[in-house]
Amino acid sequence: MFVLVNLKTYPCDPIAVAEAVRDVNETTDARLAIAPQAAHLERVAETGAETWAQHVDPIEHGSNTGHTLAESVADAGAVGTLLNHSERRSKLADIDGAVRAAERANLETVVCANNPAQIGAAAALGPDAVAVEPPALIGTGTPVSQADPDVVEDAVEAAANVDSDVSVLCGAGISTGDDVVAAGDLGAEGVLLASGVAKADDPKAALEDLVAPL
Ligand SMILES: O=C[C@H](O)COP(=O)(O)O
Repeated sequence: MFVLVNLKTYPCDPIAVAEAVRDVNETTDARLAIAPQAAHLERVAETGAETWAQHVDPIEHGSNTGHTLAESVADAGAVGTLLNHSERRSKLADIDGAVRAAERANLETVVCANNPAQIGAAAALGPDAVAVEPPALIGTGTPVSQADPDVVEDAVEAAANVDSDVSVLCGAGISTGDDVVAAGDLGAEGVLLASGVAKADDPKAALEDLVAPL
């Protein structure tokens, strides 16, 4: 299972969480990665943790102000990027452009979407993975794998119907190893989570719990 920890803009220590991601990754068959804010990418990558960006823009080098260039993210040490997160929505054409920009910079891509119908559209853009996240469950601590298992199964089916090479993650409210196992049982190949680690008193213990049953 792929466990991708999005730090959003939570007031945590990104380096400490990254070191925990790095250390726990060495104890498990699961693949752990961290997505800090853009300003923290380089320092987080220097810890040795697998590092992802939270967003890149559909742009090239040039006259773009206030944007995030895929090549710069890669230069900072990121190996992948989230796109179209529920808190950073893009138009379809811009998601497409951002997937192409990420490919150009050799970044892996996870395109987020609200529901199975959007997952099908996202999969059609040819990312490496898609992540289904019902917005109402984000940050609630109520796991999507329990509260809305159908949305995960339907997302897996929707992606497979479009492109069987696109893997499916699920997110929203995931915080325990049981949640991760439940996600896997529903067909997800990974989870996208944030508050369960970024807001934990002990992020390393939270990560250890997430991977314990894997
Ligand atoms: O990117 C992560 C998701 O929005 C899930 O957030 P959460 O784990 O705090 O519910």
